[in-house]
Amino acid sequence: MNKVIIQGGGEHARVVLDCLQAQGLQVVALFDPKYTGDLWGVPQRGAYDPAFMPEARAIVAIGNNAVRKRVVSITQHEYTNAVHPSAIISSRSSWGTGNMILHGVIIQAQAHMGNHCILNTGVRVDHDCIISDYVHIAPGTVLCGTVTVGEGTFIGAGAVVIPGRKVGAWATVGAGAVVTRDIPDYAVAVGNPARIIKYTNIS
Ligand SMILES: CC(=O)SCCNC(=O)CCNC(=O)[C@H](O)C(C)(C)COP(=O)(O)OP(=O)(O)OC[C@H]1O[C@@H](n2cnc3c(N)ncnc32)[C@H](O)[C@@H]1OP(=O)(O)O
Repeated sequence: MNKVIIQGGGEHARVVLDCLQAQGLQVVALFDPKYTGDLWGVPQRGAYDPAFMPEARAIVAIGNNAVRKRVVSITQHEYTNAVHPSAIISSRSSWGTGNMILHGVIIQAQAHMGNHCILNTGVRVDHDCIISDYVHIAPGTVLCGTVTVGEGTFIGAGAVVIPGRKVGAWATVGAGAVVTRDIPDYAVAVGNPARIIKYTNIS
C-alpha cells in the first residue's frame, strides 16, 4: 500500500512529489494532460486513467482550491496524505485524507483539519484551530489558537490570523495580511489590519 499517484503535474505537484519521496513512498505516476515524460524518475502519464494501478493511493496536488475540488470529484483511487518528515505535529491533532502537510509545518494540539487541504511550507497552525476541506494556506502563514477557516479558502503567504478569528468559506486573504476581525465567505481581504477589498464568486 506504499504506491501513490499524483493528480497534477505543475509546480505544486513537484513539491508534493518531493514530499512523498521524502516519506519513502513510491510515487508511480503523475497525471496531468499538460505533461508527459519523466520527472525525478516518475512517469508523467498525461490524462488521468482511473484503471491505472487501482491499489495505489492518490493525492490531488493542485494549488487552486476550486480546481482541486473538481479533480477530487473525478478521481476514483482512494486517497492518502502527504506529510513531510520535517513537520512537527501534535498527536492531539487530527485531519482527514488527501491533505498536503509540507516541509516544516507545525500543527499544535487539538487542531483539526478536513480533507484535501494544503498546509504549505512552514505554515503554523496553533492549538484548537479548525480548518475545513479544500483550504490552501500559503508558505509561512500563522494561524494563532482557535482560528476557524471555512471550506475552499486561500490564505496568502506570510499572513497572520490572530486568536479566535473566523475566516469564512471560499475567502481570500492576501499575502502578509494580519486578520484582526472575522472575514466573511467569499471576501478578499488584504493588508494590516486586513480590510475587505472585494468579493469573489467561486464555488
Ligand atoms: C509556494 C507558493 O508560492 S504558494 C502561493 C502563495 N501566493 C500568495 O501568497 C499570493 C497571495 N495573493 C495576493 O496577495 C493577491 O494580491 C490577492 C489574491 C490578495 C489579490 O489579488 P487580485 O485580486 O489580483 O488583486 P489586485 O492585484 O488587483 O490588487 C487589488 C488591490 O489590492 C492591493 N493588494 C493586493 N494584494 C495585496 C496584499 N497582499 N497586501 C496589500 N495590498 C494588496 C493592490 O495593491 C491593489 O490596490 P489598489 O487597488 O490600491 O491598486
